[in-house]
Amino acid sequence: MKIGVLALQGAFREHLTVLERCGAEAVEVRQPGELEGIGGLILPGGESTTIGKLMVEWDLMETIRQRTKEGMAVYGTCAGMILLAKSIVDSDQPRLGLMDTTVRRNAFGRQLESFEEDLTVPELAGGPVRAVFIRAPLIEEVGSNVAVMAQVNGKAVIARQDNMLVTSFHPELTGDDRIHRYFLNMIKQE
Ligand SMILES: NC(=O)CC[C@H](N)C(=O)O
Repeated sequence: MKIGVLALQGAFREHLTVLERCGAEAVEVRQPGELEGIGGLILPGGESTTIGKLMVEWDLMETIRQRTKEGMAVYGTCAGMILLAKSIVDSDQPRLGLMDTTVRRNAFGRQLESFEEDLTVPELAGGPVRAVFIRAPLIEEVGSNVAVMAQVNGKAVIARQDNMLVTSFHPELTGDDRIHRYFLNMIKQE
């Protein structure tokens, strides 16, 4: 199975490594043509304003939006989660805007630029998921069609809506591949 990783800015190399470890063929995506033939796409963490601007400049915004509406599975980590959200508190930055979520950027404040926490994720067997949060966003609100899979302080940090999955943290940094495997299973189920 061929999986694309949006490779404009941010932590895309780490996702390529995890996908290969999971047995998927991972390809870097920088141009619309590179989306052909891929079963799923990962939007990595990084700086969502920069990634969003580059997506517009590189003509990827509309193509990714269209492919996702047609059913391509998409997984957004951190900045990727922001790019998928319909609503971003206090920001009109470019975004795909496909997921029924309202997110707040840098929601944990300056003192907590980065921290780790063990998450209970009922959908994933094998115990808690160690989550690394880096200048992380939070999901403040979700629509009724969004399933919340894990929370911190009562706010969603893993969520799924149909073919879209988001985490506000970076599972590509811990060596625990369960979230990537969950994403690959979303594609197989189609
Ligand atoms: N680790 C990350 O992806 C941080 C996201 C970043 N704070 C943003 O707003 O885009």
